[in-house]
Amino acid sequence: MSVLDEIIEGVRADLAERQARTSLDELKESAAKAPQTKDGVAALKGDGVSVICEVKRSSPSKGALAAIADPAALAADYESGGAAAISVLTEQRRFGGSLADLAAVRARVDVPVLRKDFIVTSYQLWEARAFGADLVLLIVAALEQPALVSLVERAESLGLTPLVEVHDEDEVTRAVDAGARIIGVNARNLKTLEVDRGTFARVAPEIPDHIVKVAESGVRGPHDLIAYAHDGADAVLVGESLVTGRDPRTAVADLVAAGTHPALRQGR
Ligand SMILES: O=C(O)c1ccccc1NCC(=O)[C@H](O)[C@H](O)COP(=O)(O)O
Repeated sequence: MSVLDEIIEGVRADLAERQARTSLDELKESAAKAPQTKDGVAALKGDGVSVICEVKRSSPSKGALAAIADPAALAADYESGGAAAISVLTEQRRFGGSLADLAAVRARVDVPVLRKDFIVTSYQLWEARAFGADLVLLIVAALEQPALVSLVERAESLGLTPLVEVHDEDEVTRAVDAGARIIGVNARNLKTLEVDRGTFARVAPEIPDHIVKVAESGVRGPHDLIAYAHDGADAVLVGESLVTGRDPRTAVADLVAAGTHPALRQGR
């Protein structure tokens, strides 16, 4: 069984427990009271390279990364450093996240918030909406094509913008066919967990111009953002280097400065 399959097995077990506690109708009532969602595409399609900053306590590849007692405070630091959006890992078993983290971050920041999880059913989209997400991650490798199409449509109908994650050219075709408006190319191979920053350069040319391109994983600092920018990234998604660094606000500000530098913008 691949790492991704193992993660999803755990996700489905946790999901079954939540579904036993909270009916879909109850979730829909909560979602109806949630504020209007923010425009994820507009937030990421700025003049320079936008920075999505992740609240990430642990990961299958590295184990424990950071305790993060107050995810909302971390998100506020990210926002004051210039983050265009905040990614909140809500998967519990491998990443130490929760829907409570998502709600806490939503309540603290004004920028769009991404629910980063392993979404396999529309129930999780209703959860995302009820707990304040604006964007949701949909991983092509985790979904058969009819399920991907249906989740993209359902997300959009709930006002959520899907960030559709791919790893190769065939998955780009599937994401485009499913109607993705934002495609993330993840440099982390979800079978081996190895990070290959060259993945974006190989895969991004297959993504049509009108779709927002996000380079996910492996950003250690401004030099990696600049490399991704030269390969056509509209945004980068950064987790580990921010949560393990000493000063997340300054680290984000440095990334944002690199991503909006006039020399970089001229070269794109
Ligand atoms: O981070 C992992 O080990 C991982 C393993 C299996 C599936 C997903 C995983 N990470 C999710 C992500 O995509 C990253 O958290 C995100 O792109 C940020 O990456 P990084 O800056 O390298 O932490």
